[in-house]
Amino acid sequence: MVAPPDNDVLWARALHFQHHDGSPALQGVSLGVQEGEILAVSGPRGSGKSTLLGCLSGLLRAGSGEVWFNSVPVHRMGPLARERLRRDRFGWIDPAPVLVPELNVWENAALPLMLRGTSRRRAKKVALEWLERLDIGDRARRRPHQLRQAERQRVCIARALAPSPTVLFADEPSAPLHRADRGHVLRTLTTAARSHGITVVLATHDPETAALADRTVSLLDGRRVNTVHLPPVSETEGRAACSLSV
Ligand SMILES: Nc1ncnc2c1ncn2[C@@H]1O[C@H](COP(=O)(O)OP(=O)(O)OP(=O)(O)O)[C@@H](O)[C@H]1O
Repeated sequence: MVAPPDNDVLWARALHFQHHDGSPALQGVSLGVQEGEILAVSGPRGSGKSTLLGCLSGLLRAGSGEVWFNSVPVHRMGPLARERLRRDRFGWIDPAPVLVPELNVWENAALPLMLRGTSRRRAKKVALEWLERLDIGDRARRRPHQLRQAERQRVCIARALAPSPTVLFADEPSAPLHRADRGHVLRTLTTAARSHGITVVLATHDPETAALADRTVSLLDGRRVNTVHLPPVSETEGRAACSLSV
C-alpha cells in the first residue's frame, strides 16, 4: 500500500463511485490536497465534482479506492466515525442554501459551533463576527424566510467558516448569488480561508471562480483530465461547450 504524502491534508487514490441506478460518477480519480491549499475541482455539469467532494468528505463511501485525511484512512471508517469527522473537522457549503427555518440567522450560523461543544455565548459572538464579515450582520435576528436567496447563501458560508474547519468543502457556493455579489463573496471566502489556514476544496464549473484557487484539477465524465476549457457559458449549454486534453 502506498502511504499518503506527509504534507497532504487529503489524499485520494483510484476512487470509483457508482450511483444506485448504475451511473458511473467517478472512474479512478486520484488527487492530493495540501494543507492550507485552495483547490478548485472544475468540470462541466455531471462530470463528478459533487460526487468527488462527497467521497473526500466521507459523506459518500466510494465503491473502491482510498481516502486519507491527515494520514487517517477515511475509507475504513464506519458511518458514525465519518459523521464525527465531518462534524468536528470539515465544513460544507451546498449550491442551495439550507437553513433551519425555526432559528434566526445568528443561531443558524452558530449551530455547528454549538454542536462541537462551544458555549452559546461564545458561539453567538463568533457567528456574529462572520455574519458581519459577509455583510449580513444587520440580518442577524431575522428568520431565513425573511432573507433573499443570496443572503441565505451568505449565512451558509458564515456558518461553514465560523468553526474554522480543517477542510471546507464548497460545492458551487456562488450558484445562488447574483453576478455582482459573486466576486465579493468568493473573495471573502478565500481570504478568510487563507487567513485561518483553512484548506478549501471548491467544486465549480465557472472559470472565474476556479481562478481564485491556488490550483485546479479538472474532471470529465468521472475521470481526471489535464485541462477542460470552459468558456463562461450558461448552465444549460452543458458539456458540449467544453474542449479537453487528457
Ligand atoms: N443521486 C444520483 N443518482 C444517480 N445518478 C446521479 C446522482 N447524482 C449524480 N448522478 C450522476 O452522476 C454523475 C456525476 O454527477 P455529479 O453531481 O457528481 O456531477 P457534477 O460535476 O457535480 O455536476 P453538477 O455540476 O450538475 O452538480 C452524473 O452523470 C450524474 O447524472
